[in-house]
Amino acid sequence: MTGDWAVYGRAIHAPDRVEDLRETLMIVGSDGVIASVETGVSPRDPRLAALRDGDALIEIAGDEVLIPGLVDLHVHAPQFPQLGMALDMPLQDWLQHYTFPLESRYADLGFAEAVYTDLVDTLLAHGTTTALYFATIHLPATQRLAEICLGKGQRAFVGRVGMDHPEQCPDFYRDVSAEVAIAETRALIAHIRALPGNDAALVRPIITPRFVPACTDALLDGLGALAAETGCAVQTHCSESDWEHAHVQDRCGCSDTVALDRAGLLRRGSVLAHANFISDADAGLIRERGAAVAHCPLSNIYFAGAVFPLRRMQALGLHIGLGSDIAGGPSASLFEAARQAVAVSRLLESGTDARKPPAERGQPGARIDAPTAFRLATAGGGEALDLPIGLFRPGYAFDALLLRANLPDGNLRVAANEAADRLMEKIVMTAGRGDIAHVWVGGRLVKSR
Ligand SMILES: Nc1nc2[nH]cnc2c(=O)[nH]1
Repeated sequence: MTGDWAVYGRAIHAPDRVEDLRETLMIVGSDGVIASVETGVSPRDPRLAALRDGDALIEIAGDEVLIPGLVDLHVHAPQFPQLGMALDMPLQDWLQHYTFPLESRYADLGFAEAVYTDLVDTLLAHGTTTALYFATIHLPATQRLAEICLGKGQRAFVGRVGMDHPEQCPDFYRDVSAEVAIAETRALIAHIRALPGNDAALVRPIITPRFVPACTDALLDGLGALAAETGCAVQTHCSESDWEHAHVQDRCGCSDTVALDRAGLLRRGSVLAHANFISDADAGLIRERGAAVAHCPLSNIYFAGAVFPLRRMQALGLHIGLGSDIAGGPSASLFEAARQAVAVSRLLESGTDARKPPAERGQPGARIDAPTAFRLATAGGGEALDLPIGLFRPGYAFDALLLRANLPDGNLRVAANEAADRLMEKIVMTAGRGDIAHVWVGGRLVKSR
């Protein structure tokens, strides 16, 4: 559709509580931005007939509901081929024996092209309208990932991974020097910003030191300076596991958070993956800098050895969204991450050792409910990135999913006129790829069943 167009019907979203937008007329401008949102519009409203006549109206049927697109704050694009593999290993062994050998193969542009094309298609089909990608140390393959996202219409932040530390990175997969890593990151920023068709910055570069253990101080400092110079967002891992957290304490004499801050890497728009072991003081620093956490409940089950204290960190005022952490997390679906965020919060609250009395077993008040998880997967991601996405509001991008319930090959079962709270619970607890009929990013239809 060219020019303004509209959707009409039922939508739900979660600004801070569930908002049921019934009989909603949402006008979308030719720039893909929501121009207006009006609820309670009668089906007989003459504007609908006019839009219908102009072939500019999408009508949401009784079994359908519109929700904001999902924002995945943490994806390792090159790890897609090993989804579900070797998750019984400790993080450091998984990296050395599986992940680094796989990532080193992206020197082959043909291999990169095939995997990245499949991944971006798959994530869009799962409703991920925005993704933050770690790529590899290979500049051409990373540039190609950005081009694929742009071509397919996915909102994305794409980062060339920096990793130059000789003690943590193998000879076959390591930056030759901090200088080369910084120069190639600079080249990626220029390349993505100049991509034809990227004037609206649908795809953005992101500065990506892998994690403190993999980077020399020179690389961390250099990338921090580059972030200040270019205004780019930053992504990295932070205090993920016992091993990783202790390693940084040993090497730097401080937490990951403080080490990242000293290098200038903790800024508004910085996204710290995991952050399971951050202290309240770390949280205070993250909040002060306006940085965010990508909560990755699935991979934390396997690698962290602990549950991220989400409620506590929300109370401390952090921006928090969700990450699939492909392939530490073995699912491409952010609905799955949302479900697991609820599930692990329940385990944290109840505790897990049946031999302890209930009062000593867990952490009271740690649970989150389904609407909170929905919010993390949508508006929380937008907040973390400081982008107007994740809500149906004027001025926000029309990044949206049309869910169609009660399909024979779908999971979502919805009664006629289901109450909004119940509907949102069902979406978080059961929805998946098979329930997604259409996906829009910035007003462009990018996937249909
Ligand atoms: N989960 C996870 N943690 C990391 N820490 C450093 N690299 C990685 C990675 O690829 N995955």
